Amino acid sequence: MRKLVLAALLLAFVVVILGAYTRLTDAGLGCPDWPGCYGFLHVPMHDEHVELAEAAFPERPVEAHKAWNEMIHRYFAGALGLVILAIFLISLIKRAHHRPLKLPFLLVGLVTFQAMLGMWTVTMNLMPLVVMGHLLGGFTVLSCLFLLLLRLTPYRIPGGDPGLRRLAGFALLGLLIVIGQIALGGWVSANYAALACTELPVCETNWLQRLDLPGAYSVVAADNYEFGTHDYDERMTMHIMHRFGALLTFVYLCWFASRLYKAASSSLFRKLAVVLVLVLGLQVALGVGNVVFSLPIAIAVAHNAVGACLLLTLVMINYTLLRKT
Ligand code: HEM
Repeated sequence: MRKLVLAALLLAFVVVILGAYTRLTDAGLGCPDWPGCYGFLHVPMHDEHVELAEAAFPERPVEAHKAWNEMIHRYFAGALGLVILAIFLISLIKRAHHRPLKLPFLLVGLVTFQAMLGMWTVTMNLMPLVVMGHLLGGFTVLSCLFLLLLRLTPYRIPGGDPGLRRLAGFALLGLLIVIGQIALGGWVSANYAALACTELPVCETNWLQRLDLPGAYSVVAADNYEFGTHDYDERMTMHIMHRFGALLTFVYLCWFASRLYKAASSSLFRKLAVVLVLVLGLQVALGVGNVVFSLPIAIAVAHNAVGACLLLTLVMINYTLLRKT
């Protein structure tokens, strides 16, 4: 069972990265329908299939590379759904072995909802709230699978480290801050605001006068959201808020990691504190790289993947602080 959960976790990581790649290559509408692609179970490639596809969706000519990005993400996501279902069924059948059951059940619900968000991403033409929700949903599935893996892994905290329990509240706050920062980043990405500020450390001159918080976080009604509907000031505000969020995240997590490191009597927590700072530093460097190098796809995808690793590090710290044995 542990191996199956580990496989599911790795698969979920691949799905998240493929999702980021699809979003960042503007391939979210590579297939304008769901779950098929122009009505096929594969990308239409032969001339007669392309003709049929374009007759059915005249406003969206087939772009094979974008359609493949989208379909490969869907195939992997479908496989993940099946593996999660298998985990749930096995947990149900082997209930007597004191295996967790609620978490696999929750995962089935989450992955189903995630599939619906994937469908709405397409049918609602990349509505930012749905796109960001789909990103957060993917990270939630990943976190729950990791939590399940930790629960199935027999590791002990030497000495129990009971003195660290008082850090549990701070660890939870760190987790919430990271979730908030991921949501701010998802909003930047879903609204195509990555290049709204190209200067460091904050933004182009005048940025303070141009800040528009209500506009940046408003939900605009439109037929199609591809390439964004918000004006420049609103996008600039989204971008700036993500940078301020990064500053808060960085300062808070560095402070928390140093407290954890100093208070720990076991090497496990000291290692976790070091990993936290390393992952955080890498994530900030990749974020700055997004700005300095004008969003190259490799850095943008890595910024997503390392964001997921930061989240998992906090999940592990929170869980381990509360674990009894
Ligand atoms: C402190 C930790 C940080 C976290 C957890 C974080 C997380 C994220 C996430 C999850 C996304 C969405 C990625 C996607 O859609 O695939 C994102 C986007 C972005 N982040 Fe960060 N970020 C952090 C720091 C930074 C910093 C310091 C900068 C720049 C100075 C930055 C710049 C950006 C930009 C430009 C985008 C939009 C990229 C795009 O459209 O693909 N981030 N961030």
